Order: sequence, then C-alpha cells, then structure tokens
Amino acid sequence: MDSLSLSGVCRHHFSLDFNHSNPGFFLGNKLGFTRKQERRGLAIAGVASPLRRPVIVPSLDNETVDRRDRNHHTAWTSVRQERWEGELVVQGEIPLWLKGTYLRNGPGLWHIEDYNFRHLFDGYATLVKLHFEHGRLIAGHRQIESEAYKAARKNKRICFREFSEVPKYENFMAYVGDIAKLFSGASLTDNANTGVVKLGDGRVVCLTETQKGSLVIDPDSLDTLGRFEYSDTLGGLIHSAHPIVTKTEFLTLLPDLVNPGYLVVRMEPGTNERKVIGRVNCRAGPAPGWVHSFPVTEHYVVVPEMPLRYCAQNLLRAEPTPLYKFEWHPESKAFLHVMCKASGKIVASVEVPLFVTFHFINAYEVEDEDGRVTAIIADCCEHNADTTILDRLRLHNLRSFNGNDDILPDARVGRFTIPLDGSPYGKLESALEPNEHGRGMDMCSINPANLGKKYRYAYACGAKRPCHFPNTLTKLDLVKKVAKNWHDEGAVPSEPFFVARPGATEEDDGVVISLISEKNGSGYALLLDGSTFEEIARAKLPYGLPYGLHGCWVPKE
Ligand SMILES: CC(=O)/C=C/C=C(C)/C=C/C1=C(C)CCCC1(C)C
Ligand SMILES: CC(/C=C/C=O)=C\C=C\C=O
Ligand SMILES: [Fe+2]
Repeated sequence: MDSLSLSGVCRHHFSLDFNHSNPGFFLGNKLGFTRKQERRGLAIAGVASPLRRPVIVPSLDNETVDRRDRNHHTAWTSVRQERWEGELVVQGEIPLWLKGTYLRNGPGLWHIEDYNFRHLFDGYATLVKLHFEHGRLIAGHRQIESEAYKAARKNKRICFREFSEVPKYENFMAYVGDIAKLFSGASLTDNANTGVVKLGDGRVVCLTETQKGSLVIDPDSLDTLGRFEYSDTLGGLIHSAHPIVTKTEFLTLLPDLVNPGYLVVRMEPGTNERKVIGRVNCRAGPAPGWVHSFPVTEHYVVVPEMPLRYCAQNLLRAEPTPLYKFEWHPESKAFLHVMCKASGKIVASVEVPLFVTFHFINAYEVEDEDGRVTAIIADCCEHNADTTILDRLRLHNLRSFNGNDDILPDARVGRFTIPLDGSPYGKLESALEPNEHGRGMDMCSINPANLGKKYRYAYACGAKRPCHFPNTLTKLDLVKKVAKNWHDEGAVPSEPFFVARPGATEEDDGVVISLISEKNGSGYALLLDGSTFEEIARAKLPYGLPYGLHGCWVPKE
C-alpha cells in the first residue's frame, strides 16, 4: 500500500482496487478547500467534497511500478495515480480574462506491471487539464481509457502494437496471427497519447498516429467517451498526428504505404466524414516520408516528403530497429509539395535540402507588389537532418542524464522557401541564429489567429546547455531574429501554449501556459506573459506530472 503526501501535511492512502468505472472520485469542493485549509493556504488533492461522495482513488503507484522508476526525474516517471482533481494555490495573478480549460495530452505511463517501456512515445496517454476562471485554477489529470490501455491493465501485458513496443508472442503461430491483424489494423494501438484538439463543432478528440487512436473525451471530467469513428470509406491505418483544426475545418494527411503518396483530406465540423482534396505522389523512395505534422497557408497545404520514411519491414518486426517503424533514405532526397486547397492541384513540388522535423511551426504566402503569390515560407523545428533525436527520446537515455553531458543534438528553426515560379529547388535556412535558443528547438505554438499567415512570434522549447532534453521556454521573434528564454534549473517544461487575450490586436497579447516537471517529484503550472515573457503566475501541483506533448484550449464562452 502506498501513500501520497501533499505539502507534507495531508496523507491519503490508496487501495489496490482499480475501479475504473467509479464515477465519483475525489474532488475538492468546486473551489477546493475547507475553511481550515484555506487559512493554511494549502492545495489539497483529495478533499472530500460536500457535494460528491469521496471514493478511493485508484493508485498506480504501488507494486505495478518498477521501484527503480522512482529515482528518475519526474518528467520520465510514470504518473502516480489514475486520476486526480483539485484547486491549486496560485502565486501571482491569473488574468481575469483567462476563462477556459487548457488540455494537455502525452504518454504518461511507461510500464505495465514490472515491464518498463522503451520509448517516450510508447507510454499510455495521460490527459491533464488546467481550468482557469475568476483568477482561480482547478487542475486535474486522468488516464485515457483506450482499448490498448484497458487491455494492458486487464491482461497485465502489452496487447497492441505501440510506437516501439510489440506484444510478446507465445509462439510463432501467434506472431503470424498478429501480422495478419496488422494489415486490418486490429493489432495497432489506439493509445491516443500525442495531442488533443477541439473540433469546430466543440467535440474534443485525443489523437495519435493510428487512425483508430482518435478518441473523444469530455474536457471537464476527462472521461473517455468513445472512439471517433470516421464515417468515410477512405481506409488506411495511419494519419498525421497533427491535423490543422480551425472553426471551419479539419485538414489532415493520410500516408499511402502501398502506392507511396499522401491523400490530403478535409472534414467539416459536425461530420465524421473526411473528403479528399487531392493526392500527392511521392517523388522518390520506397515509402512516404513520416508526416508527424504539416503546415498550411491561407490557400495551400504543404505536404512534406521527408527522407525519414515509413518502412513496411520494420512495421512487421517484433523487435524495434534503431529508427523504429522508419528508415533514413538520404539517397531518396527530400521534397515539399504544395497543393491548392480549393482545387487539389499541385502548384509546386520542389526538392529541398535533407531535413528532419516532427513539428512545423507555421507557413505563409509571399506576394509581389501586384498581389501575386510568388513563394511560400514554411517554418519547422528542424533537427539538422539528423535522426539521433529519436534515439535520445528512449526512456533509458532520458533517465540516465548525469547533469553534465551536453548531449541534446542541435536543432534550429528551419525556414523553407518554396518558389512558385516552377523552379525545381526550394531553400532551407535557419530563421534565426540557433545559439539564440541554445541550439535546442521543438514543441512549438503560435497565436492561432496567425495560422497560415505572415507571423512574427512563436513559442517553443529551447536549450540551456549542458542538457539532454529541451529545458527552456523560448519566445522567438522571427522578425528581429532574437529569442527570449525562460529557465528553471533542473526543471523540464512542456510545450509553451499560447492563448490570446480576447480582443487583442497585438500578435503576442496573451498568455503562455506550460506544465513544469521538477526533478524532486514536484511540478507546477506556469503562466508567462506572451508579450514580456515574464512569469505572471504559477501554481504548485500536489505532485509532479510526467512530461507531456501537445495541448489545446477550450474557451469558456
Ligand atoms: C507520441 C508520438 O508523438 C507518436 C506516436 C506514434 C505512434 C503511436 C505510432 C504508431 C505506429 C504504429 C503503431 C504502427 C504503424 C506506424 C506508426 C504510425 C508509426
Ligand atoms: C519531445 C520531442 C522532441 C524533443 C527534442 O528536441 C518531440 C516530440 C514529438 C512528438 O510530438
Ligand atoms: Fe507532435
């Protein structure tokens, strides 16, 4: 039996009984505290609510956890219980205009029983919420109830193919059976651990790179409501983990592994039906390049063809290869294709220098004096055409940092220029001197009002070296070509997420939200001013949360 200590004052004991369906887990009363606790100024994780029946919170932090797991940095340590909700004590001031819920998804549970997963991307999804209203902050987290997660808990082993993990087979016939199921998608994971988006119709969907891993959740209770079923007949098993989602559309890419290429598809709010805008055929290589994300401009979709390509053989393997389901094909070169959103026609397809990126930041059209679009600029977090970062994201590497080695591979803001005059080549340069952000660069956000338009600011994680993982929050000024960095010694911040002030006219008028994992098992939610990049508020969590990936904002209307 284990316990959770809160602010050193209050201890709650948790049982081994995993009762997932119990609806009434402990909540602070809506605003969190009893009077006595308020006087003491404590943030309490499990204050019995006068409105709701207190129940035992199922704990993950008992014998299912590998004990060695506890000595790691909080960022790489599995979340310690299934779910929690409570009000946090805020230091500083939360702007009164900030009304809504920030949701952040990520792989937060990296073991089943005493089996530890290999890679950051393998973990079962942990959804975190920060609800801001009246200057107060209610936080919570909860495991997403994917089929993969439920089956793993029930059978005490991995049952579906994850990013790098494959179920263990009892015999050769079991392996053959699983391969057969791979083609239908039945053996692929639905562990929606990468991101979370709010669709134009209000539904909130957690995503990963398998299409079946699109799960609808309730942004308030964090309940998993069920699978988001695409009602079209487009088929395919995978998609980009980062669709472009606005009030009016959902755009994504469906890689075609059989006939190498990509379908560019669009879904209208209120529907589950994706319609094809057009198709891009790959220019080279045995398979399409990995498309974790892609950028759009006002009129065009940019389809990246990265030399880090999906690999059919690696998909079939029981043991991971150095690049997992991918292969590096420098000889196949790199390309960017530009598709007109309205017609589906390809208006440019250029060869570009080799590149490696997970995340495009934004893109926009460049016009001449007559208003003709002459080029497209597309920015991304670019890893200097080096795939080493994928290996650095192995949990063993993340957990074995000694504090001194400077082993985070260099990255930069890669800026592509794609000419639209028929020239066969595009350019790739650094948008600013990478030392401005310590040569670390990933996990970016922008003001969504500037999506697809000329923009000046981006927020991302950079590096204060020596380090092994991005450890700063950085505001990039892409016009002045400078960066301003925030850093807390030993802490690992997650993606800085920008929320604009309603009615703002300046691009950086708003706040930046991030969740910080500290090395001693603690953590806090942080608010920076989007313009000055100074801290305006922070709120300590009752216990640190693991690293997470991408978030979204659900405004309270
Ligand atoms: C967390 C993150 O950023 C990426 C997760 C990617 C996943 C889960 C990829 C899974 C896949 C399979 C299970 C088989 C098919 C290929 C691929 C999409 C890589
Ligand atoms: C966390 C990460 C890269 C960090 C390195 O600099 C990439 C995440 C990719 C998936 O969302
Ligand atoms: Fe991502």
